[in-house]
Parts: sequence; structure tokens; C-alpha cells
Amino acid sequence: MKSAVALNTENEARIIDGRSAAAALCEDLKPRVAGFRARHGHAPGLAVILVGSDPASAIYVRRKGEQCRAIGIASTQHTLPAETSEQDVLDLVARLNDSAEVHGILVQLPLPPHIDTRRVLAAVSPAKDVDGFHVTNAGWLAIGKPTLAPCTPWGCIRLLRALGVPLRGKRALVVGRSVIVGRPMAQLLLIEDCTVTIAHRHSENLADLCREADILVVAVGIPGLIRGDWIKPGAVVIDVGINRLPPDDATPKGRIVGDVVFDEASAVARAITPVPGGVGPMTIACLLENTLRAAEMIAGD
Ligand SMILES: Nc1nc2c(c(=O)[nH]1)N[C@@H](CN(C=O)c1ccc(C(=O)N[C@@H](CCC(=O)O)C(=O)O)cc1)CN2
Repeated sequence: MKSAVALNTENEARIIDGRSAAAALCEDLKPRVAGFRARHGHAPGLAVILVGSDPASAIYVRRKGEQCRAIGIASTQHTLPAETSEQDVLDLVARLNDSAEVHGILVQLPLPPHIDTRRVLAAVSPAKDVDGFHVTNAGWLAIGKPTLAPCTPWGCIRLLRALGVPLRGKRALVVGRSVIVGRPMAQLLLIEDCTVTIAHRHSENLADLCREADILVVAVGIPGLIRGDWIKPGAVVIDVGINRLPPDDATPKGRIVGDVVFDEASAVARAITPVPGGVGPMTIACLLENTLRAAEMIAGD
């Protein structure tokens, strides 16, 4: 991946540009996708399942389809009404598991409350689990051998690597313990030889834990939780939070902010991801990477 981020030598944080990093990754994937097509006579295929009409989910799913097509991945979207039964979702997953044209299956989250998310995710074939949420893939990651790693944390690792800061031996704090981000993020940082701590809603002295971190990854969905004086001078801050604030006169749709107070943190940190334009775009680029990887593994490349 071409480096979209370089370290700042001045006394202010480097803003890590996730949009350029994602664009660079997609450019790198294009010839690999073309190579797959040339070898196998068909494109890698991604199937995306969207249940219900959550507006944000609909936007993300649409972007996933557009970006797949832009690099030559075949993408199909299965949009089901919010009242679809769990069994109907499971039946669709089973059909996609059996389809030779589909190499990656993604169930957009959140699912409506009457559907058991764990049961649906467990039904996805681990070989096609491009979100990396299946327990088999979580298990591979937990033993340090990731196959298909969850896209958001994998995107964070890509940003950290592109930044060029040494990770080995550094103290990393992950704030948040979700299955989608916090837990896999901690596992991936461990593979990078960081000394990893996970903090969560019951952690005591969160500010002090943050002040010890060379690498701080925050994924809790609480706008502005992390203040500038919680950050160790020179730390790298990865803000995974995407929170929409209530509308105001200047922003009728509501401003999108992260979990970190950006202006305060950027005065202290060595480098920081903005929201929007940081980790978010990498999530989709890494999904495309995982889809190609799944296709290559299924084809035995
Ligand atoms: N099955 C999955 N569901 C969900 C995932 C996931 O990885 N797999 N992650 C999120 C939603 N998501 C992708 O699905 C996602 C969220 C945000 C962004 C993004 O680029 N955000 C922008 C800001 C928001 C905007 O512009 O609308 C940014 O950060 O710049 C991409 C993907 C939950 N569900």
C-alpha cells in the first residue's frame, strides 16, 4: 500500500488521512482483482444482506456496492424488509453459502431486534465470512493466525503501519470491547507485538490508563469521551467512534464527531485520525481486500 500518511516533525499532530489511504489500497487491489478474473474467468463476488431500512446502514451498503464495482468485484445486494423472519435470513445465507459466484457474504449490522445476530453470523460459511465475525475466524485471530480479520480493526492496523511508527513493545490501550472492533483490535495489536490493555465501561481510572498509552484506539460510541489531557504527549490516537450530534442551524443533519475531542487531542498527539475521514473509509477498503482474499482462498490460489 502506498503511504498516505507520514509523520509530522512539527509540534502538532499529523492528521491521518483515511480517505487517501483507502483510495491507495483500492488502487492496489485493482490489478489483483483483474488477475483473479484472468485466472478464473469470473470476478470475485460479494453478497451483502441488508435487513430493514436503517438510513445509515443503507448508505454504507450502497457505498460497499459502488466501491466493489469500481475495482472489478461483482457485488449483489439483498435488501429484505425489517419484518423478515430470522429463518428467512438464515435461508438466504444458506443459499449464498452454496453459490459458486459468491466468495464473500456480509450481513450488515445492526439487524432488527427480533433476529438473533449471533445465530445469523454463525450461519455464514467461515470461508466466505469477509467481516471476520464468525467464531472460527475470531478463533484464528485469537491464536495469532488471522485469515479474514474484521475490517475496521484491520483498517486501523493498516493506518498504523502506513504511519511508520514502531509498534513493537509499545503500550496500546483499546477503549471498547465490542466483537466488531475492540476485541479484534486488541488481538491485532498483540500480533504487532504491542503490550495491550483493553478498557471498557467498568474500567476504573480510564483517564490514567489513557495517559500511559503510546497507541490509543477508542471505539465506544460516546462523543467526546476522551479529552486532550488524557493523552500522552506524542501518542498515536485512532478514533473509531462515528457519532452523529443533534442537528443545529449550521448542520441540519447533525455533525459527525468521534469519541475523542479532536482539537484538544491533536494539540498533544503525534498523529490522529479525524472523524469523518479517518478509520471509516478504511472499513470499506478492507472489506474489498477481504473479499478478494476470500475468493483467492476458495479458488486455492
Ligand atoms: N456487517 C458490518 N456491519 C457494520 C460494520 C461492519 O464492518 N460490518 N461497520 C459499521 C458500519 N460501516 C460499515 O458497514 C461503516 C461505518 C462508517 C463508514 C464511514 O466511512 N464513515 C464516514 C463517516 C460517516 C458518513 O460519511 O456517512 C467516515 O468515518 O469518514 C464506513 C462503513 C456498522 N455496521
